[in-house]
Amino acid sequence: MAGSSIKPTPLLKDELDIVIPTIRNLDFLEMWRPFFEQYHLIIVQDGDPSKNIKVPDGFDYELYNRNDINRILGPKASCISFKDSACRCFGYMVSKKKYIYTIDDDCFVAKDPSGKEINALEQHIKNLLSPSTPLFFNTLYDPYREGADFVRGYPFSLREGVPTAVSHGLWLNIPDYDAPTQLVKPLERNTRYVDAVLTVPKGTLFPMCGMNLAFNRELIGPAMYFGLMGDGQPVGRYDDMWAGWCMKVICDHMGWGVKTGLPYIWHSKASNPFVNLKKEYNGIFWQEELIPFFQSAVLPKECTTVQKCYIELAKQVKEKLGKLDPYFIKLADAMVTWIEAWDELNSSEGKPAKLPNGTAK
Ligand SMILES: O=c1ccn([C@@H]2O[C@H](COP(=O)(O)OP(=O)(O)O[C@H]3O[C@@H](CO)[C@H](O)[C@H]3O)[C@@H](O)[C@H]2O)c(=O)[nH]1
Ligand SMILES: [Mn+2]
Repeated sequence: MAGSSIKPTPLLKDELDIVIPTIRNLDFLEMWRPFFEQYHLIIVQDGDPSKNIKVPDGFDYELYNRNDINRILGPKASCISFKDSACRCFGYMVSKKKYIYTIDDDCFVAKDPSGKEINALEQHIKNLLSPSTPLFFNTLYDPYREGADFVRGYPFSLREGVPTAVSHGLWLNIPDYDAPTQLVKPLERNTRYVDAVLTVPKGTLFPMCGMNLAFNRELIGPAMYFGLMGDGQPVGRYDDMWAGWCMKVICDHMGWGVKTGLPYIWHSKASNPFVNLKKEYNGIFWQEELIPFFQSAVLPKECTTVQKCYIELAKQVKEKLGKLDPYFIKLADAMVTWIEAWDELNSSEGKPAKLPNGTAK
C-alpha cells in the first residue's frame, strides 16, 4: 500500500502557542514551516505600530502591535517594554494555551552532527513532558531519555522526579554572549553540539536566554515577566535574565524543574556589540548585587501560588534593591502591575476577544 500521505498530528498541537517578538520581519518562518505550520503563532510586533509586518501565508496567527497592547491593557501597558525583545512576554499573557515556545526571528533550523534538521519544538515538548531531577544530579544526564537511566547510587525515592516548568534550548553559530565578550571575540562561533539535556540543580541560578525557550505556562507563566527594558529604561538585554532569576527562585520554592541543553537552533545575526554595550552596561554592574539577592531570596510557605510568590518577590526587590538604584522600585511596581494584568486577562471573564487569523480585536 502506498505510504500514507497523512501527516501525524504534532505533539501538543492545540495546547501550545509559539510567541515571536519582532521588530524586523518573519521571513525565518519559511524554514520552520514543516515544524511550526500546524501551531498557532502569537506575534508581538515591537517598534512602530504603523509598520506592516507580513506573516507568510499558511500560518495561523494573531499579531499584536503597541497600539493593541495599549488598547488591551490600558494603563497597565506601562509594564510591557517598548523597543526591546522583552515585549514578547505580552504574548505569554494573552495566550490561552498550556505551553509556550518563544523564538527570535533570527533563529533558524539547525542540523545535528548527522546532518539531520533539528525539530527544536519537538525536543522542547519532550523536555517539558518528562520530569526534571533538581534534587540529586544524575551523572548520565537526562535519565528519562531513550537509552539512558538513573545511575547506581541514585536514590530510588527521587527517581519519580518533579514536574518540568521550563526547557531552555541553546544555539549554534552566534552564541548568546554579552557585549564585552562579543567585542573581545567577534568571530567566535559556537560549533559544539553537546548531545545532552540537564536539570539545573535546585538552589542554582543560571542565565536564561529567551532566544529558544519553552515553558509550561499553566505552571510558571505568571513568573515569566521580562521586566522593564528598552525605551526609557536604564538597561536592556537583561529581560530574559531577570525573568530567569525570578522564575528559578519560584520553581525551587514550588518544587518544579528547569532543564537546559537540547534542542539547538541556528542563531544567524550577531547584534551590534557597541549598541549592546550601551544597553547592558548597568546590568553588568548591577548583576553583581542581583545574583546574591536572588541566591538569598526566601519565599514564605504562605506563598502557595506563583502569583503570591511573584508579589512577595516584588516586595523584596523594592525593599532590598531599591537602594541599589531607583530603577528597581519602578521594576518592583511593574512586577505587581504585570500580575494584576495577567490575572485580569486570565480570569474567565477577562479574555480579549480574538479574530481567528490576524490582528486581535
Ligand atoms: O527592540 C527590539 C529588538 C529586538 N527585538 C526582537 O527580539 C529578538 C531578539 O533580537 P536580536 O536577535 O536583535 O537580539 P540578540 O542580541 O540576538 O538577542 C539576544 O538578546 C536577548 C535580548 O533580550 C534575546 O532574547 C536574545 O536572543 C528578535 O526577534 C528581534 O526582532 C524586538 O522585538 N525589539
Ligand atoms: Mn539574535
